[in-house]
Amino acid sequence: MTLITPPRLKLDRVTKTFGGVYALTELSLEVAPRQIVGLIGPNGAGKTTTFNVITGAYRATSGTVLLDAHAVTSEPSHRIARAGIMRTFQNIRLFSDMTVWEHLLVAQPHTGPFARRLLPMRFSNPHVIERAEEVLEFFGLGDVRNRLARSLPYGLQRKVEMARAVTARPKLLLLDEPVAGMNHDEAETIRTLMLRLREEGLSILLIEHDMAFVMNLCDQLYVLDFGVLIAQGRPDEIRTNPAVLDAYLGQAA
Ligand SMILES: Nc1ncnc2c1ncn2[C@@H]1O[C@H](COP(=O)(O)OP(=O)(O)OP(=O)(O)O)[C@@H](O)[C@H]1O
Repeated sequence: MTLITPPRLKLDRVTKTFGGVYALTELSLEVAPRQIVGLIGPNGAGKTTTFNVITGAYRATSGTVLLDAHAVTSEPSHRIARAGIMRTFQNIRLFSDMTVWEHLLVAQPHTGPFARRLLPMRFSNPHVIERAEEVLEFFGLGDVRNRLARSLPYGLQRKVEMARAVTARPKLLLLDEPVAGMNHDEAETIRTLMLRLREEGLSILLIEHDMAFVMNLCDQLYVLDFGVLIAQGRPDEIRTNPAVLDAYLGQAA
């Protein structure tokens, strides 16, 4: 019997190189169950590369990625998604000719017998419909369920992306700049949704440039600069960390 719960996500000395460029150097990082963790750092610091390594889009040059203490480092992306890691992207990746509702249906894993998977969507498993309804309501998207993704304002498109990622009941959600381009009220809605998702048991790792947003939301922050972890801690610790201030002040932003 183990008395200590393993972290939901653990990166152990992960290095990723592209030719001679060290995008990540021995990065170690943990996200505990029901924790919201922020990954911050100047442009080119290695944040997106970290997401790509976690999700299997890139293979780590060395080091290990563990989900609930099981190594997923060498798994292909679809297996990692099935194991419980879902993500959103910096640039919205919705299907422009599909409705909000259809996005929530196709986001769910196919679990029925093979023949059933070939049937049209309306014959889908009732559990799939039920889950899509649940997520639609949770995200307050009921009014736009039949709208095509491309017809929605930007803030709502981002919300649909997040809803889609949640539909498959992930253990860990990776959000790449979830409030980029949003006004204050829209960002506040997303913050509230993230806190509610944490209450529901989800762990979240997010990349975000909006400092006020991460400081006001995250339990822990990791700060990268040139692929190296330069600080980690609670937002109040990071706010005054000299290495962090240096990294940000050195950047013309
Ligand atoms: N596919 C790739 N091929 C070559 N170099 C890459 C590749 N992906 C990332 N890099 C390099 O790795 C480094 C880290 O890039 P990354 O995109 O992870 O940074 P970032 O922190 O996400 O930046 P931003 O905030 O601008 O999105 C950069 O030097 C980048 O040029």
